[in-house]
Amino acid sequence: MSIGEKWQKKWKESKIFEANVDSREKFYTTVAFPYPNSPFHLGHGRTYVTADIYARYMRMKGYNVLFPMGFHYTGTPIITMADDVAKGEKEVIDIFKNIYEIPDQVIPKLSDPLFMANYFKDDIKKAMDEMGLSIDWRREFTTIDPEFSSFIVWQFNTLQKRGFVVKDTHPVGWCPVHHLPVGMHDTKGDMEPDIGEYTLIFFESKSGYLPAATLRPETIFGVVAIWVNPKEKYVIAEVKGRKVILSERSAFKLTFQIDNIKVLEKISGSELTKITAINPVTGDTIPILGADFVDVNTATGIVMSVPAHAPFDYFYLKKVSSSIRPIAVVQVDGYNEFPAVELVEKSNPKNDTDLKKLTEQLYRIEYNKGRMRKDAIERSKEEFRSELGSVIGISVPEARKSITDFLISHGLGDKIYEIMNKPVYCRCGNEVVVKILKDQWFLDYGNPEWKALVRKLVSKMRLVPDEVRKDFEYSIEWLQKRACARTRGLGTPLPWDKKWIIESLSDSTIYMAYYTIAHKIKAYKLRASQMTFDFWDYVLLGKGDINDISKLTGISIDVLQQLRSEFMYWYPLDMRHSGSDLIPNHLSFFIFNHAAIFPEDLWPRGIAVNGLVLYEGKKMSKSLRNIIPLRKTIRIYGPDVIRITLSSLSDMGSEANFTDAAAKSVMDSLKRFYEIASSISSFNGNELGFAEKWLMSRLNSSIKQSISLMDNMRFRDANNLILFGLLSDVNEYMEMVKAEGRDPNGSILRDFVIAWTRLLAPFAPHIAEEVWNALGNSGFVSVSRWPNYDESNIDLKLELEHEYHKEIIDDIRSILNVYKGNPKIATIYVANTSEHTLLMDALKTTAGGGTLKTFMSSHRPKNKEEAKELQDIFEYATEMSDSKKKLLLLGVDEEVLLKEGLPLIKYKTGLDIEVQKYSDEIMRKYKKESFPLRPSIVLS
Ligand SMILES: Nc1ncnc2c1ncn2[C@@H]1O[C@H](COP(=O)(O)OP(=O)(O)OP(=O)(O)O)[C@@H](O)[C@H]1O
Repeated sequence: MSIGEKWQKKWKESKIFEANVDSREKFYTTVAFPYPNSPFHLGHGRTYVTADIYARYMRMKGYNVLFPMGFHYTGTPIITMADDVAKGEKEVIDIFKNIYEIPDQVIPKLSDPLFMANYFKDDIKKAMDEMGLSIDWRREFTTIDPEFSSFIVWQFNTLQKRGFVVKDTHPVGWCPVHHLPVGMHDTKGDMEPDIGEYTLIFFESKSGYLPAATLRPETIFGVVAIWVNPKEKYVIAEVKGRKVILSERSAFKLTFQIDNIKVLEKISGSELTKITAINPVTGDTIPILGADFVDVNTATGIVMSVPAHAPFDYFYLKKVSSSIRPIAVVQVDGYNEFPAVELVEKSNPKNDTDLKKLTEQLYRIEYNKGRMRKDAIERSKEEFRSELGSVIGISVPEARKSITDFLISHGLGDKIYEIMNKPVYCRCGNEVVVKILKDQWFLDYGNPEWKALVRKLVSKMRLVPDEVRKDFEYSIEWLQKRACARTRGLGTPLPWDKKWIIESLSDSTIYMAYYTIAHKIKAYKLRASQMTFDFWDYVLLGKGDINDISKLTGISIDVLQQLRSEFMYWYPLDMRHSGSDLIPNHLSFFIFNHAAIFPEDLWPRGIAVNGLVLYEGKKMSKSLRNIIPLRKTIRIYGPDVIRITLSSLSDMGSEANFTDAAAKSVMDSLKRFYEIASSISSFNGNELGFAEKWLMSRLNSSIKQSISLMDNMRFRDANNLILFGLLSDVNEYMEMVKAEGRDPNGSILRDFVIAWTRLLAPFAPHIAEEVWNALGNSGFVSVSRWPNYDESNIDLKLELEHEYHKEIIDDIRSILNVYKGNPKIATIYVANTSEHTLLMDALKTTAGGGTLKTFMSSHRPKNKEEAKELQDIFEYATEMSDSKKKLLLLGVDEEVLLKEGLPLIKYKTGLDIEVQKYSDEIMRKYKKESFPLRPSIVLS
């Protein structure tokens, strides 16, 4: 049995991670529960390990820590993956077989969604155990358990009562094949479909109306042509009683937004270029031109050409026609009448990417600074002139609104929705479109009363790292109505309209409350039918009469009271962990729903967000199929190496790539830790010299630093300090005592290793338990206390002195590198006291903002040599390291200091060392200067 398995078994047997209510202060932490539609990959590993390290740390700080786990079965991700297996999709089957190494005989069974969910739930659970997560498994549940469903029914009834669930008609991202709303979690690569509006303007032609789609309807006065793609297919269709021309793709997509679109005939893009169109506002007759840049998959596939204000239009128009003149519409200070022409001529774009950048630039400038020109408005038809007169001179945003209203009210325009960040693909592989969902159930995240509560909640929350606060604030403002039910998938039916199933991101927002009593529900064998609305109202909100509820549910008063006090002990949740992908959806919904349902004193206190693990530049993701399986890497490196590597890849908030090189370096360091710990009994020294005092100082100052790093979840820095830093200190100590020709002090090293083991325990709990036990400690290090530091053992001066010795060693080594010959002796010439006084003075001058001139004028050099000497010492003062400055200020006798370090310097350089006073003669002989703490060194 490996060390990992051994300790995982012992933890389980001793139930140390089963958290029960007691008199200690509690710390309640959770991570987003997983969708078991694939095994875990390294990306998941990072997020769950991050949560576990903090849970373990808080446990060692003395908190009663609860870290539970459940499994998310709801919705479509499981069904979609099972469908892929059923269809025999090669890529999915290859990954399951060859990357996750799922046995051949299991794969066909994965086409059954429930089999898949249960199979991967067990696999993920194993991964969590193999990783050493300190989970209280008694509370495990899945979101299709009837008991959990009763809780969701209560949640939705409560939300509805508060007016936060509404029936409405609203645009949503939509899978056109499976006919389901698609949110970020249902897409490949987790892209939230961003729904925006295009204005359509109807240009008349002999074949029907051409609905040009634009984001800038105010430029209608400057349209000189219509663009279509000559290589693509268009159709003439009847839409809302009007004959219109659309790209074939658009005609399909718009069926999800507009009822009764009838395709009458097909027409090619090149055919269209043979006819002309009429601008409905100006009455101008304009050509229809062909251009490959027209994307028939965006809006209607028909685009108006405004060369004065659109870089694309000017650039491509130049290629096809030299006679068409731009028409100015918007005036911008600092630009001539045709800003797009000016920008294109100046920047000389090479391709569409360059043009896109120019478009964005001009769009922003005109939006912020542009005003509508009088001459442009006067180009409108006589009948519209007086009505449109009001837009003369107004800003672009104001004009955009007025003109859109004008077009729609006169039947000259309309609006359609489009996915602005397209292409977004559903996990089934189809491109997501916009659907106007009628009479659907929505969670009204746009409700102003609800948003106000949420703002308050977020303002009180601890967010780690703090930079994510702006992301939450943005997401909370941006969220509007969100479809919360589907007709397909696993989950809980909507209580008042049972044909709908509550979807996965709506039934996973307050389930942290369920964990607090999940184990008791099982222990008392409570049935879903007993867990009525009143039951949940009492347990979670303290409402109702306990006697009545007991009678109605058949649950004893004692059990009801227990459940209520369990909940009240653990709630509010102290920390919620997740990868950053869940900020705009799950984590925001978690905040919204807590704000809606619970009183302020039960609102969650914190969210910790870690950066994603990437693979070849993209989020490692089941949906992108770019994964490294977690369990496999644990088998290769062992759990502790993986835990440390994942938590020290980068700072908490940054994205990271896993590399074998990083894992190997962690493995080497852990091995060395283990070797040192295993050899403690062989160290028989008992001297308490400079080296021992230095080692204890390093340990105590590292413990001191570790506390603030761990409190702030700066795990990368903590690892650098605890694993790599302390390892290098102990190696250094071994060399120091070896240099003195003596044995390491066994008792000091034992104390050091015991404290070190505690510090390592949250990161490498398995090896830490092994060492803890081998050193004869009782109990588990996992539930021991975080080490205390003793301020009186921290000797800054001693640490700085050792730094100084190391610098001298480095200096001698650099001279040795270039020295020709075979030197035996290094003579170190220490600066004399007059230099010391001068240096202190120079330091004072620089600290007070003085310059070389100030310094010179206060010392008045008598000759050139003296002036040179003053200048050198001043320069040295300006470039001196902080640690040397501190050492100087603490007051040292450099000669004594050097003599203390002689054994180490000799040992590390292999030379005899002599220490002498510096003199002018040395200067003359070797042309070398000595400054305090920077002696000159001569090899011979
Ligand atoms: N590449 C990643 N890096 C870090 N954390 C991740 C990564 N992928 C998923 N997670 C985290 O794992 C937790 C559970 O995720 P979930 O089961 O919803 O997987 P998922 O996001 O659907 O996975 P995938 O994106 O691979 O399909 C979430 O907190 C999520 O942020």
